[in-house]
Amino acid sequence: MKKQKLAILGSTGSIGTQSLEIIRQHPDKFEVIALSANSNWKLLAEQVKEFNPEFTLIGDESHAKDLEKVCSGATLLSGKKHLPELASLENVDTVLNALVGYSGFDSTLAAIKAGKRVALANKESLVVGGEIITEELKKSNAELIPVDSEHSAMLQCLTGESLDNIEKIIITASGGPFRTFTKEQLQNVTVEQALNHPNWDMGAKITIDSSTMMNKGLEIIEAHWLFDIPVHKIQPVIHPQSIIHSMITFIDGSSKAQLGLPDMKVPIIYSLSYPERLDLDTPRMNWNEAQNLTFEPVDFDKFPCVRLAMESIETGGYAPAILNAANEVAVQRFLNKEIGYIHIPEIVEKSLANIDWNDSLNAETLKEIDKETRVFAKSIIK
Ligand SMILES: NC(=O)C1=CN([C@@H]2O[C@H](COP(=O)(O)OP(=O)(O)OC[C@H]3O[C@@H](n4cnc5c(N)ncnc54)[C@H](OP(=O)(O)O)[C@@H]3O)[C@@H](O)[C@H]2O)C=CC1
Ligand SMILES: CC(=O)[C@@H](O)[C@H](O)COP(=O)(O)O
Ligand SMILES: [Mn+2]
Repeated sequence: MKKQKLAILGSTGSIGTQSLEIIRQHPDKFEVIALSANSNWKLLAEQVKEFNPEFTLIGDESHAKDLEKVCSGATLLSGKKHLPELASLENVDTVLNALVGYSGFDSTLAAIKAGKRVALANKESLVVGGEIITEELKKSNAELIPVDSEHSAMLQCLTGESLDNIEKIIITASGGPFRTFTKEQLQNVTVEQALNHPNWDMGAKITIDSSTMMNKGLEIIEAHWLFDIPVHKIQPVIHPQSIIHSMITFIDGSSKAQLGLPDMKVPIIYSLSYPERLDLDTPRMNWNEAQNLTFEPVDFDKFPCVRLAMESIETGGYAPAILNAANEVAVQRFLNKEIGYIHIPEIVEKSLANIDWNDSLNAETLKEIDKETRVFAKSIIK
């Protein structure tokens, strides 16, 4: 594999730091050209000292001064508005987008327009602007490779296959910390309980999304755009052990699955090495001691976020962007302890019912609908 020059957006987060662990294992295969963080300037400064990138970006401008010394001789950008510049640097081959939420969309679009390989962890990019991104991909030489574990599993199952031969995608879901809770028990769950994912150690936003199962809804939309598959052909299934990361059933009745321990380093390295593979020093499954692999149907009544997400893609237009913005606001309000857990789907549902938008879909109007939805989602359920 030719040495790749990387821009890592969100290098201080869960995906960002795991990516840097992979790069430490393969200094001959990867060179870090750019790193970015939002406010964690101390960790960013350590990363800059270790990886010596040509470009460093800190979103929170009040910390630019703190980073100046450590970046001397290299370029320091201050403010989130510069993220798309980082995503389209001429001497970068691959942009790993590990930003969280809608904040990642502009960078995904910029990287695609600049013809990069985009290793996409930021699923919200495809949720809000899947149509725009797909159109841009057709016009450029860019590649969009998923980092998300389920979509990496799908890609691994589909490599060497024709998309026309897919009968169904089975997307697995852990069920989160509240899989066995009743609807009544869900009324009183705390932030601490919701942040305690049974299998994965991830950033706060996605961990809450996993607990409401909105994460699975977002991932169904993500799979729809990545593999050009109608939503009714994507079946979510609960698999509490998170060993099977997803499956494809083909038109002849055969199914392929991708399995492994719940470890994001595996899909991250695959997104960087695809279609090749690189060795990775990380724990392996012990199949002699493998636990039972079990499956259950999704309870759409208990976890309405999955249904809301699937319906939003059927509605089309701005509906997935409204769903996403309302969910981001609701999750943050829950984390701030301003609302109860069960208010998260309520805020999403009310936003989808109340916000109407007829303008044509483009990156600018997407910004406006995102803004309007956030104002509404913050104003309800006090
Ligand atoms: N974590 C995981 O295992 C998985 C994550 N994903 C997806 O990957 C993405 C990243 O998730 P994760 O790593 O968990 O998230 P984290 O919250 O751990 O990290 C987010 C990163 O983005 C930066 N950031 C946060 N907000 C902004 C903003 N508004 N503008 C610019 N930078 C920002 C953070 O900087 P700072 O540290 O300074 O705040 C941090 O570097 C998400 O879309 C998630 O859904 C998908 C599959 C698995
Ligand atoms: C690791 C990863 O890809 C997460 O998106 C994971 O899927 C979360 O688990 P559940 O949403 O299945 O609980
Ligand atoms: Mn996932």
